Amino acid sequence: MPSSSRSAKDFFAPLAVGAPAPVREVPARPSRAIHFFDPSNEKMAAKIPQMVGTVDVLLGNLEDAVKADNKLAAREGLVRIGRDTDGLGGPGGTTQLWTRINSLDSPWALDDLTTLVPAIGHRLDVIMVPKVQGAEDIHYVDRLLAQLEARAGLERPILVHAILETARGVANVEEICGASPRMQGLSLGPADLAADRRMKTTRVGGGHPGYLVRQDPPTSADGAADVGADRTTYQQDLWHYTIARMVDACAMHGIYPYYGPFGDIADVVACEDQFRNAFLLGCVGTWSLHPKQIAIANKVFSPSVEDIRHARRVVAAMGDGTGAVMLDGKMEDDASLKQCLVLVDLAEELAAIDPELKKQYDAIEEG
Ligand SMILES: CC(=O)SCCNC(=O)CCNC(=O)[C@H](O)C(C)(C)COP(=O)(O)OP(=O)(O)OC[C@H]1O[C@@H](n2cnc3c(N)ncnc32)[C@H](O)[C@@H]1OP(=O)(O)O
Ligand SMILES: CC(=O)C(=O)O
Ligand SMILES: [Mg+2]
Repeated sequence: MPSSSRSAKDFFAPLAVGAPAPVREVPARPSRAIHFFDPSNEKMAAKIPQMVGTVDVLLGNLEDAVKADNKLAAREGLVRIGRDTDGLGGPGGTTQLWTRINSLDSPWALDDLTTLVPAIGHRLDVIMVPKVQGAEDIHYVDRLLAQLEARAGLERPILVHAILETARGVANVEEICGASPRMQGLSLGPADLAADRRMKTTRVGGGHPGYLVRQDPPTSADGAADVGADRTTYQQDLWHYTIARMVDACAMHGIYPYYGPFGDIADVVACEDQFRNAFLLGCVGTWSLHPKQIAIANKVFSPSVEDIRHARRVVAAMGDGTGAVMLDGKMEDDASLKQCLVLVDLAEELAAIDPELKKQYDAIEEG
């Protein structure tokens, strides 16, 4: 039952006369990297046509990281890119087109929506809404989009993605995910969330060396603890709790969780680690802020050849999918089969859009 003020009977009814019917199921389109660009930055914008086909999602960012003086230029730049770029966005697009609008309390959000939907609504796959606090923010966007879609004569609804970047948003995460059939997914917004929570970090995503646990002290023969001895410390993940909550809320509502930004562009190693943690916990993708993060995201959010080889062996060994078998000394049963099927299904979806990956998965030998 969706956590919405609408009754179950009305949940899938269009919110404006003439608006397209809401989707019953959010399409599982590969979105390993959501690549951010500033449409008001001419150098970046010029690179977009050649990036089509090299990344799953291109996102024209209108919010933070776009200078206040450039807000209008960014919106207009995105309209031009959406209109003129072959293969970008819409049902036939090889790369999805998303945007991040300005926050709903800003002077720009209303014009972002009323400009973009009539101009390039047929190309826009997903609108990312920042700083979502609760279901009321999604309800506002939901109704407005329905009105704009009806007026523009759009044939399919634009989906909505919320950034979780306030404490209230995290507290309301389940109701946000279930607020509308338009909800496509959630991203973590670690920078704004840290500020809102009064965390004492100054970074965009990633860990912190001060957030750690330390090995117990060695004890002497008389049982006294030597707290001054050298002891190994283990850095902990600041974002584990929030990502885990997001994953559960998204899974409960049939939508998709994503990591978010990793601001240390030079540290490609820690970036890969952070993305992998999110992948293992259940996220389907992440953000890319710089072209070099696209390859990292594509690698991490595609199951490895080794994982697919093992998953296929389990599927084959399990026959009709019930009971228990031994494989390489380990017990496999109905539940491990289900995990393997998650990987096998994902590999099929990715192979359908990524010929290089298809080649690698096709080359896996049976047995
Ligand atoms: C907390 C949040 O909200 S995160 C989301 C908001 N932030 C963003 O969207 C940031 C997007 N990324 C950027 O603005 C930039 O990548 C920066 C500021 C991080 C780094 O920019 P630069 O210092 O110019 O990077 P660098 O010099 O390595 O760029 C190399 C080339 O890639 C281009 N480039 C850099 N980032 C991008 C991008 N995101 N998309 C397309 N091209 C890009 C540059 O224009 C440059 O082109 P050139 O070779 O023709 O000169
Ligand atoms: C992603 C984002 O907007 C943030 O971290 O604040
Ligand atoms: Mg933010």
